[in-house]
Amino acid sequence: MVCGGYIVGCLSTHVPPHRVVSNSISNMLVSSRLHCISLNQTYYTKGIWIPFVSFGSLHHLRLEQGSLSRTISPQNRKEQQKFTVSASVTVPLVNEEVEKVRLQKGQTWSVHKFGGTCVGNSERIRNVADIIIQDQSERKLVVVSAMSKVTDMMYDLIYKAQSRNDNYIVALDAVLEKHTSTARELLDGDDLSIFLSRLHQDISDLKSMLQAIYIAGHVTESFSDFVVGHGELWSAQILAALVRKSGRNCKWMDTREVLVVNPVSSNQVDPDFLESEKRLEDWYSRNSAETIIATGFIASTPQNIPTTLKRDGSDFSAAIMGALVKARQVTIWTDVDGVYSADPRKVSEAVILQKLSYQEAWEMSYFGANVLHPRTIIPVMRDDIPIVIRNIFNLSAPGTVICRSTAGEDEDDLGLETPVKGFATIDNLALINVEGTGMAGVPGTASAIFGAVKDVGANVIMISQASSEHSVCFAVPEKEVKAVEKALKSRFQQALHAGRISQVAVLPDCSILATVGQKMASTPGVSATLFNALAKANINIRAIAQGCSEYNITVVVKREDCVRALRAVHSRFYLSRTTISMGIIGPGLIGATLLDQLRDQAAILKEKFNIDLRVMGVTGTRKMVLSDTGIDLATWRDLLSEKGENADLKKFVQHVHENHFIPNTVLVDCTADTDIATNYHHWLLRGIHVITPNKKANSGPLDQYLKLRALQRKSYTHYFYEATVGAGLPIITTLKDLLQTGDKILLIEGIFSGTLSYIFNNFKGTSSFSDVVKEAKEKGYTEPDPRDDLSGTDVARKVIILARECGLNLELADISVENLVPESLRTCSSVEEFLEKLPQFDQDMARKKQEAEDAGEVLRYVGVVDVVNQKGTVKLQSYKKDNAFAQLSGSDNIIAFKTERYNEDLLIVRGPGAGAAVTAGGVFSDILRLASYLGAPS
Ligand SMILES: NC(=O)C1=CN([C@@H]2O[C@H](COP(=O)(O)OP(=O)(O)OC[C@H]3O[C@@H](n4cnc5c(N)ncnc54)[C@H](O)[C@@H]3O)[C@@H](O)[C@H]2O)C=CC1
Ligand SMILES: N[C@@H](CC=O)C(=O)O
Ligand code: NA
Repeated sequence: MVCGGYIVGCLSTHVPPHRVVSNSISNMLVSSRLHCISLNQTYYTKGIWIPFVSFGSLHHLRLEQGSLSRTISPQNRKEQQKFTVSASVTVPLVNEEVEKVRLQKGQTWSVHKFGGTCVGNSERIRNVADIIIQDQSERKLVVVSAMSKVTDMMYDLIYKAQSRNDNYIVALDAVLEKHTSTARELLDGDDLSIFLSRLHQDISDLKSMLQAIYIAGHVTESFSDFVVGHGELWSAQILAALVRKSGRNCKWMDTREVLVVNPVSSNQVDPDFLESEKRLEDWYSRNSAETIIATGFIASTPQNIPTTLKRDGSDFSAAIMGALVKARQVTIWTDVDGVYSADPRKVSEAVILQKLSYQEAWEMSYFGANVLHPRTIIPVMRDDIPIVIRNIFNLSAPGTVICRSTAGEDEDDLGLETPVKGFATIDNLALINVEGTGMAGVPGTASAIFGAVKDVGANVIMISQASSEHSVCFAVPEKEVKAVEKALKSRFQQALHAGRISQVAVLPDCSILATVGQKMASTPGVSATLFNALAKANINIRAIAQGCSEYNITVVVKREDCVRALRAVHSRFYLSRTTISMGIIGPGLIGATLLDQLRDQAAILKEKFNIDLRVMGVTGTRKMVLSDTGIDLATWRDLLSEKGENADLKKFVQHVHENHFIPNTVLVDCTADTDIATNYHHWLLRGIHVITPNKKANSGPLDQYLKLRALQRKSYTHYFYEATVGAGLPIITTLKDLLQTGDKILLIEGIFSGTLSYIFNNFKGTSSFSDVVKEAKEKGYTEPDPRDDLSGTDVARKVIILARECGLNLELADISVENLVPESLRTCSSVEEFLEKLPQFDQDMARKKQEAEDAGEVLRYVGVVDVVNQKGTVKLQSYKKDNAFAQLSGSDNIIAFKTERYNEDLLIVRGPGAGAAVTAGGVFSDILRLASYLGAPS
């Protein structure tokens, strides 16, 4: 059984790198009333991955089972339950889908690549060895980088020697010490002595080489490559010896003996696959082993000169090795959970993508996303070998699989795979626009433009030309724009002079926003959605490009708009259409109860109805609390009281509506404040929906009311106020349904006041009138000032609200009201003073009650909307004891609709019409009504 609750304790459970771990976790304290588990503002139910921190790193647990036992929390004395969850963490080292393909192809090798941070110290190296040992593949080829910082230390040695800084010797000692101590912590016996003897030999050779560099004051590239490559040689040897310690047949490989590459530029090499494959076969025939630990980053030229694979070298090594051994999978181990849908530093909602096609990964990485370098993808893509990006510090995260796209082929896909996968941005660009009437139909114009750009060595990042051919626009890095502008102006000097080209214009401070997704191809409407999201965020697009592969739509925006643009489009594609940003104003009785109801129900709404309600702000009169992603509703009270900032309604509204890109905003006014109500018109005008139990707007001045309702009808922005009459009872909706379906309302008569209903239902026996008033206040039925109830004003407001709904243009002053507040108490300055003095008038009310009782009747405070005669009345009236109005209990309201259709037998709605839970429930129903108007599933 999984029963609800939110985790209030922190877990401390170690999850070792097993394929499947079953773990029982206890000591999660959960509140008894909830139905789901909440942590870090997110709610979780059975079957969902929950993140938790253990030993300083993030893990995920899948909730499978739980059992409950009760306890009392010492801090707040609230009853809580101890939640025992049996969770299973599945950490398949080989992705299941990938495994299927592998078996079909009979592939036996798995390739892993561990970067410098993965082997940063002896503990981490041990961890890596564990992962290798856990992999059940028949054969494993592990590519390893130098220990973290070692490559930099090696470059520093060269730099010092070359600049004749004697400290290179001390620096070399530090390198020796780092590897000696690591080896001592991990190895022993022969393994240790063999490694240390080789290490000392290497260090002594390096010393001689550095000395030669010192003397020459110069270093060649191959010398430098040879020196820096030692970090990989040492880490591979240490790791291989450690894996051997577990009894595995493991050899280390100096990839310079196998991998042959041809340098093509200062930062690029091309692998020679044929030659490398031959050398690998040869190496393997001499060194057959179940596990091979190979050095990343280093290789040889065809002339056997040591070289490196340059930037991102070890990833590239792993991909080439994967292709050479036709691996079933290449796993790149890193320190993030996978590839995000957008830079998580810019978009807090960014999610880890489970799967990317090679093309998508490629596009994302070109556009600055922290994915693999496109170069890394090419070797494996040719042989359809999947790359999996996994987090070594979070073995329970499944990571991102980069593989061939199955979009459209996968029968299970049902077209649900999203067309847009991710977004990436590039900053610091400038646009250049070459424009003129003399360009159209002139062959060679583009060639002349880009020839000039090439001559100054600038890189063109994006190009756009409309088919009228009057302008060509392209983006270059900001730092290159001056040179490009100069070259173009000089190249087109004559055309500019003659007016054939009107301008070479530079637009500085631009950024590119790229939207990537293989399934965008042939899916109509993606660009419309994208541009719509940008338009709604009020972002101007300076240039657009989409190639006919349709994998990527690139827009150029002002740099200052870029993050906003990114968030806007990300929200549009990644958030549910019915994600609603909410601002709650007035966390009093109703507001607070609503927040608690939202807390308890949010997960279910999200999971079952795809309704994602985010409370982005709560404000009272003095303090407010704001959040960018949604306030943790388990702690909103503490946040407000301890971390709340000074309340500022303007800032509050701005934040809830504009500081992020959730598609819809609603402000929920839970105050009784007239000033707040005067804002509704302005909010609706700004596209903000409004929901309220506050009666002030609908019962206030008629002209303002009519203006508000006219706007509501025109704007498609919603305004709901069910709880203003009869609290959660369906009064407004019933009336609207009657009217909209063409019924004619004749009369509405009812007990509209929960307070006065409660008072007269309980004003019997020995109870005094003033005591019952106090009880009603304590039970939360009254208005903030109970005189609003006793005076009949609250009922009069409800009568007005219904009358106006029926089309009567009445003002509050038009309603005749019998006021139950003794004359002399109407001017009391405080609620406390009023309640203190009220007992002085108990006798008067007791007499009225007695008179009714003597006539076999009871007193009831009723409101009447006489539609036929266009009148409203509020009065104390006595009813025979068998009348339905006489038979209420508690805070019941009863409202009888007399209409053309319900003429003989009236339509009656009855039930509790005041109180925290039912009123907040009524407001909550309005919120869900809004969600369904916005498209939530029913
Ligand atoms: N209590 C009930 O049974 C029902 C209440 N209502 C309506 O619900 C609304 C709230 O009622 P309660 O929660 O009972 O009252 P309450 O007095 O407990 O709560 C009102 C909250 O609004 C805050 N507030 C007032 N002016 C504000 C402003 N300008 N900015 C921010 N916060 C402000 C107050 O500080 C207080 O926390 C009222 O309009 C009432 O008529 C409607 C139906 C039933
Ligand atoms: N004070 C009101 C609350 C609902 O509007 C009542 O008593 O009915
Ligand atoms: Na209602």
